[in-house]
Amino acid sequence: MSIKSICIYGAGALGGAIAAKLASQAANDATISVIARGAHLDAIRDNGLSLREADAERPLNVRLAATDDPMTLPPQDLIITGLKGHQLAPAAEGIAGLLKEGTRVVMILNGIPWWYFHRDTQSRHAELQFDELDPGGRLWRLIGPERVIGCVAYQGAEVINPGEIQLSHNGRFVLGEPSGDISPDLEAIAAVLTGAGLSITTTADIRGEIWSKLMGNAAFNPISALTKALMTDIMADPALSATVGKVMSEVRVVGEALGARFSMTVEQRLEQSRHIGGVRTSMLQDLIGGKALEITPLVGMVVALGRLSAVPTPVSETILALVTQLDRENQRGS
Ligand SMILES: NC(=O)C1=CN([C@@H]2O[C@H](COP(=O)(O)OP(=O)(O)OC[C@H]3O[C@@H](n4cnc5c(N)ncnc54)[C@H](OP(=O)(O)O)[C@@H]3O)[C@@H](O)[C@H]2O)C=CC1
Ligand SMILES: CC(C)(CO)C(=O)C(=O)O
Repeated sequence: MSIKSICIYGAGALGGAIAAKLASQAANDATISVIARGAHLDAIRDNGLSLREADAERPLNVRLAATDDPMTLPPQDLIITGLKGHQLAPAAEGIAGLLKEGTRVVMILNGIPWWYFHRDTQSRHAELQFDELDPGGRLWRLIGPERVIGCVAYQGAEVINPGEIQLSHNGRFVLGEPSGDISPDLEAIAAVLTGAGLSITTTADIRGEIWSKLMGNAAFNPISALTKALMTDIMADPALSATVGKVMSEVRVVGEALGARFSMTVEQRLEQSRHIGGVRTSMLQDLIGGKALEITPLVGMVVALGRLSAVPTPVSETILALVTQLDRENQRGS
């Protein structure tokens, strides 16, 4: 594929960091635009999009086309979504308006994505859809799982002020086709993102990568929201880190029951988490911001897929009940 236009749909923490890097690449001849909203959009329009990185002398600041109305943009070669799982379905029509023949959609997501079982030939659940991830099948119908490239992000980023993103942990992005093919499209997208200075790996097993990352997010994200603790503080507390280990073990058993191959053991995933540092998880960021929490893909689906596979997930079930109530109260503003 030829990539001459790239739209980052949802230029928040990760989407914004990628947009800033793509737009700052003089060698990149693609047109970069972002979909954002509210005060963040106003600030990007007025002052540009800024990215602060720990090891950079000064923030990167880029000017780029920014709108909250996708219909004002032409169809794109590549769309990269930086939306939370629960923000995708409401944006389905907007994303669909940017599609043309051959458009690919990279979906940066934590947790189980709506397209998970698409072309999962290893599983007896191939093409199974989940109403809780994709109400009414809108994403499946309007975007189509065949356009999707899965993306697992080992990053830690936050919108610290409107228009300003802090990238505190700059790890890998792992990209993969649901089919497992290392396709020419996958290679072209990886090349463009690598050219923008991102660390990109392609994989023939995106589901294994999703599960390996989910071991951490199913545990750290809700526990951090429930306790308001940073990742380092969770790991420093013996009772909390033991709970993290129990959730990781449940995630592993559920994933394996569905045929997933994990790239890490629970011990390796715990060890990796010790090195991320004092990161505020994306769920804690949302709690503090009074926003809806990304619960279903990260926690609800572990429980749901556990039931589908007859695997008990008692610790995840308890955490799901607690964090769901927390979300309700937070949405009420209490
Ligand atoms: N942040 C991190 O460190 C990491 C995040 N992830 C995962 O990556 C994904 C993206 O997370 P993250 O970058 O934190 O997300 P953010 O919440 O920072 O960014 C999402 C952005 O999209 C905006 N948005 C939502 N819906 C629309 C819409 N319809 N039109 C325009 N803008 C919209 C949001 O606006 P508003 O704020 O108004 O809702 C927000 O600015 C998630 O699945 C997350 O779990 C993975 C690894 C690390
Ligand atoms: C916990 C963390 C930072 C791990 O990369 C993450 O994925 C998130 O905040 O959602």
